[in-house]
Amino acid sequence: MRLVLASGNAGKLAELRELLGAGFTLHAQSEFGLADAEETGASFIENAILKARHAARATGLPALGDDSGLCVDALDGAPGLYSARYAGTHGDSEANIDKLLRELDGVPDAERSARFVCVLALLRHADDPLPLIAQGIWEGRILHARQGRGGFGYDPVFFSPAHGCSAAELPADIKNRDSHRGRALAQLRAQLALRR
Ligand SMILES: O=P(O)(O)OP(=O)(O)OP(=O)(O)OC[C@H]1O[C@@H](n2cnc3c(O)ncnc32)[C@H](O)[C@@H]1O
Ligand SMILES: [Mg+2]
Repeated sequence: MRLVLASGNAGKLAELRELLGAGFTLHAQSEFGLADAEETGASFIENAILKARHAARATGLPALGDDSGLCVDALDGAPGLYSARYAGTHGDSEANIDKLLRELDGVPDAERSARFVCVLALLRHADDPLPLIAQGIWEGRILHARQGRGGFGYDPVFFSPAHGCSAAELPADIKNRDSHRGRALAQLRAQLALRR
């Protein structure tokens, strides 16, 4: 199956290619010169659909949208939908992490609970009235400083109690298996199998 990933995020592309494996050809939207869709939705689900529809419309291919983010309890769910532009500049992970650590300055471990969320939307074509929607959640807490060099985005400050380390310290295959994105993709696969 040929698919276009409706994302400008290289970290997502690498993870989703690995997760999909053989049997799928996942094209980057940049291969088609596609600019990012406007993320005007009020939820991860709406934004994932907006992204996928935008890419399906422009390419004529089935499209996968990934809208994800980090929700921190002590910040009432922020940065949430706005995770990519938390510090003002879209996609500046270093600035986003710096702001997150500043906002949580002095907050004790017990109050630093957080979760990564990922919604995947698969549209067979731009006017698909029945997109497949899957979601995955990964529970953890926010560290006081960066740890590890793997992954992308907020991974260096996301501690996974189940693994005993930060997301950036996990081997890629373990992150893929257990992450919000890995869980969402497993769910999407199950839905795809049912549809066929
Ligand atoms: O919208 P696209 O083009 O897909 O790319 P994006 O980076 O803007 O992606 P989002 O709008 O979904 O914003 C998600 C934010 O959450 C971060 N994020 C998502 N998944 C993550 C993961 O597995 N590890 C670390 N950070 C993650 C990511 O770096 C972004 O800052
Ligand atoms: Mg985005």
